[in-house]
Amino acid sequence: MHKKDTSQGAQRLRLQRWATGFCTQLIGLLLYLFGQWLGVINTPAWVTWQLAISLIACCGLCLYLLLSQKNLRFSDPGLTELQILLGILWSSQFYFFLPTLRGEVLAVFLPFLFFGAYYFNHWQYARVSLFAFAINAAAVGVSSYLYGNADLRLELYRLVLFAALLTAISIIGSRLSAVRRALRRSQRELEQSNQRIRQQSQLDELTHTFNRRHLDEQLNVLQQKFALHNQVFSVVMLDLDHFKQINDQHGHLVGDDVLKQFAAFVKRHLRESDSASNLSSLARFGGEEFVLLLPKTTEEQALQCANRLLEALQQGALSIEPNTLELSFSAGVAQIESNEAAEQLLLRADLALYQAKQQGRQRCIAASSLTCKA
Ligand SMILES: Nc1nc2c(ncn2[C@@H]2O[C@H](COP(=O)(O)OP(=O)(O)OP(=O)(O)O)[C@@H](O)[C@H]2O)c(=O)[nH]1
Repeated sequence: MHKKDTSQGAQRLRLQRWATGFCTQLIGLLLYLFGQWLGVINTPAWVTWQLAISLIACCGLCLYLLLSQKNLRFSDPGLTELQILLGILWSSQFYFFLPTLRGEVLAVFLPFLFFGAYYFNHWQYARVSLFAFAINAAAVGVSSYLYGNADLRLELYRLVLFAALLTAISIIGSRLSAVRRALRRSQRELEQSNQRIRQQSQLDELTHTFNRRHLDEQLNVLQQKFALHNQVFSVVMLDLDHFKQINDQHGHLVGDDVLKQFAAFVKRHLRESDSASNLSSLARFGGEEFVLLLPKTTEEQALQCANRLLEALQQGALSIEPNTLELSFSAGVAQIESNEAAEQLLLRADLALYQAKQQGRQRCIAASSLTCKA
């Protein structure tokens, strides 16, 4: 069973379909009035009123259900079957009141049945067709009984033609709706795989952090915000200390695992810390080097954030097998400056990182402290 689509877009489509149905019936009524005006149709005035009021009642009921969203309680929230049944019931009045024009009136039924062409399965079509056939047969029967105005052989012939027409429409209609369903299914699958591809193209395969390409895109977005709205941001360049030794002593697979777990630790830690860091994103810059993007964050705040991370790591917040592993990182922190290119910002963070390594690792250094000293 499909999940009901309760989105505004789906409701808008349902209302559009309702409007199509309403217009079809309105055209039927206008044609009837035109016939009266021409003098081809001679029915009493109350018949016209009955046709108009019953049209408003049938269409009004469906419109009310749609606007009040009560349609969402139905198994078919599009109300397709209900609208078709009401439409058939309404137009059977023409069959009843216009015995000399029954052949022509049959044509009025066709749009109602095609209305369901994209939505019905063959069972629904069979049900609706049977209803249309029964209601027309009843209209002929009652009208003949009351007014004795029918040529029964001609009426029988018309009903047989009608049944043949209904069968043909049912077959074509249910085929069309099967094609539509298959198209919808493949469209959904296509959308899902596009989304997967989009996500994968942004992610680093090993650590599931963002990749270089996405980092560059994000940097450009933040830089635009800085240029237009003076919204500052900072970057932290993190590099694991003595990572080569882990690879050498425990093997490349353990090294991979350390990278994965370290990335997960940073993301988890940032999620759990202050709200400014919650907007952050982590990208793998290459090898055992990561870049943390911190929107709306000054260099001072970014430095505090990096120091908190380092402290948590040193206190054993990350337990990796074998548990003899002692993990730490060095970091360089930099805040965007006026008219600075993204590459320049990363370069300053990298220089600060280099200094952190030079000064014995396990530390975070702000880029501004280097320029101050220079
Ligand atoms: N397991 C694993 N190792 C990687 C990956 N990418 C790079 N490396 C390794 O990371 C190591 C980085 O070594 P170095 O650049 O000397 O850095 P380091 O040993 O961390 O030393 P410092 O940065 O100076 O503290 C190299 O041995 C690379 O082979 C990866 O995806 N998986």
